[in-house]
Amino acid sequence: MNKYEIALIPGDGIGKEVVPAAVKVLEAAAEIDGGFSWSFTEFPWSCEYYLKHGVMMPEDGLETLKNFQHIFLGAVGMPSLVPDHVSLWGLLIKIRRSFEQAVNIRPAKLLRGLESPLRDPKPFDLIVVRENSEGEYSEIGGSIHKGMDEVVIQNNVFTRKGTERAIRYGFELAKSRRKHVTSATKSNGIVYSMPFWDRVFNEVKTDYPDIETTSTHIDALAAYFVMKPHLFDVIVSSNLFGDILTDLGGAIMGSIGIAPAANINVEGKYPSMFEPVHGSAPDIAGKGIANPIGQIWTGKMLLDHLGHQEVGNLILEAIEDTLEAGIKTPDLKGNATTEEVTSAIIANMKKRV
Ligand SMILES: NC(=O)C1=CN([C@@H]2O[C@H](COP(=O)(O)OP(=O)(O)OC[C@H]3O[C@@H](n4cnc5c(N)ncnc54)[C@H](O)[C@@H]3O)[C@@H](O)[C@H]2O)C=CC1
Ligand SMILES: CC(=O)C(=O)O
Ligand SMILES: [K+]
Ligand SMILES: [Mn+2]
Repeated sequence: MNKYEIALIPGDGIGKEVVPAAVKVLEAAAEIDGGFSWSFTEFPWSCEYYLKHGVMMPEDGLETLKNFQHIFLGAVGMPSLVPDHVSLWGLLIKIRRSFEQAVNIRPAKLLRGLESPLRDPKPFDLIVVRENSEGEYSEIGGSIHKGMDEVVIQNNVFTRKGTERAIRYGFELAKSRRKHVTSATKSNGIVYSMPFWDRVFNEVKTDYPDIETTSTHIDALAAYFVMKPHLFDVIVSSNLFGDILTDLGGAIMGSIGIAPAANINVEGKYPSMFEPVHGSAPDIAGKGIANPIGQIWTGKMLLDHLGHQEVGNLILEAIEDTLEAGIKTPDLKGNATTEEVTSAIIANMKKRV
């Protein structure tokens, strides 16, 4: 029987509430499936850890994580304690980069039992493949002078390797879906990186004659996400464009609290990291009302990645059953707690088997 060694990093804020909730669901999934088990090891790396130790994770933190099959993370960031660029670059982004988690896979679909804020949307089911290792998120740049003479430069970095890897991943994914890839571009305003992105996209697409393609500027694409999201299948994007687009993907489903994500090490050389789209939500942390569905659906993505699609699909069905029964947290205009939603999802999984 397979035993999966998973590192848990709840992180900050609601991460500490939704990770334990999702772990309960993953344990229930293993029990129902009967063909595998989990071994979870929790790490307290977070902004509170930083206040005590001056670092977000110990010096050998990455060495420690390397021994695990995958990482299940909540969210990082508590700006009242630690500046966001320090906390995120000291933990979340450090793991993504060091473990070459080159793409971030972020689905959005209209769920049964959930009212989208869009009026009368056609059913949509899309996946954003976000480049996850470079782009607009870079540490290249600097500043000179002070006061009115202050000058700040932040460089974007687009490598052929990173760009092609993300775009190709999107095409491969589209093969097993509805065979359409949209490229998120902005080559009308950004004169070097985005024309380069377009060029690589056009080169890669010649390897996939059966896949239809569209190239759309990110501003129009954002509007289309609201007006006609059903038109999209796979969208490939740079790091920042994908970041923004996937909060919007969560929003059109009903809440960013339900949007799942997976940071994938494509070669399988390092652990991949599964963490929802949302952040640590300091505004609702500690109240027991965080929506656990984003983290739980992220758990389904972990199961899919491990080859357990059947029980993964059971989780999504149980999520939809729970929504249909009206058991929802306040972000979905309900009055259930994190705990109540989690228990209902587990009960609905058991009901279906
Ligand atoms: N991957 C990560 O670890 C991310 C970390 N962050 C960090 O999180 C902190 C807060 O960032 P924000 O910009 O406020 O984004 P956020 O995603 O934490 O929250 C935005 C809004 O969505 C709500 N929300 C988010 N997740 C929810 C859930 N599961 N259930 C119910 N409501 C939910 C929040 O209450 C808030 O009103 C910052 O430190 C930020 O840097 C932000 C995004 C991603
Ligand atoms: C940092 C952040 O917002 C994200 O990776 O989605
Ligand atoms: K997250
Ligand atoms: Mn984000």
